[in-house]
Amino acid sequence: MNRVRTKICGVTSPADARAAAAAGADAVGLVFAERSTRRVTTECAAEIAAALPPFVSRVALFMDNDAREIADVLDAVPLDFLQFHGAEPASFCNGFDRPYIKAVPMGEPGVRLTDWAERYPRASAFLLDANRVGEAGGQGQAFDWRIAVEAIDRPIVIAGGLDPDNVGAAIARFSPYAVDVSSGVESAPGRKCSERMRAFVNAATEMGKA
Ligand SMILES: O=C(O)c1ccccc1NCC(=O)[C@H](O)[C@H](O)COP(=O)(O)O
Repeated sequence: MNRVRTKICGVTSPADARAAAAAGADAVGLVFAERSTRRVTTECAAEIAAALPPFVSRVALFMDNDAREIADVLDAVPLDFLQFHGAEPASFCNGFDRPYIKAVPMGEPGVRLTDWAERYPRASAFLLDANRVGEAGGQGQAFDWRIAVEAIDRPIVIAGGLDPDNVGAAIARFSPYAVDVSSGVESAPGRKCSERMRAFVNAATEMGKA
């Protein structure tokens, strides 16, 4: 099995970003979704981006934000990837000259990953999350892992309710390219815990080696 990448999402301070990088995370997610408890301002996001060392990807997460706001964020913050969690069509996601990840709401019945791959031909990866359409992610809830996930031609990222104790089982079940966590490595809402991040990355990396 190849090394499984890790993304720590919902980072809200430069200190937590540095701790995520020190824990070995491959990517850090900055939430710009409205009404999220983890939402960062553009200024804060720029400070977080500046705090990260080279080769740790900076991912900005949006959920039906308007195009002007996304363009303003991109002008101010050096970002490697966008992540779209709402009902954004492919034409919208394609409009920012950045590679993007599309979140797939696995809380919906009858999700067919091949349909998503067809609808978003330029998505770099698909992030399978626990929410239903229109619901925010980052709730610490897993989707039903018994759902059949079809093979597609792009990487998949597993998210939703992961933590240091269950991430190995998620990797064994889905053989994903990467795993994504937010609530499961927090000490309080929006505050990441260094020990839990380290335990999460270690568990994912160990499992990926098996
Ligand atoms: O984290 C949020 O507040 C959020 C708000 C709106 C849309 C998406 C959001 N987070 C999405 C993520 O990428 C989370 O990392 C993912 O849903 C997993 O979260 P968790 O179950 O808490 O580990």
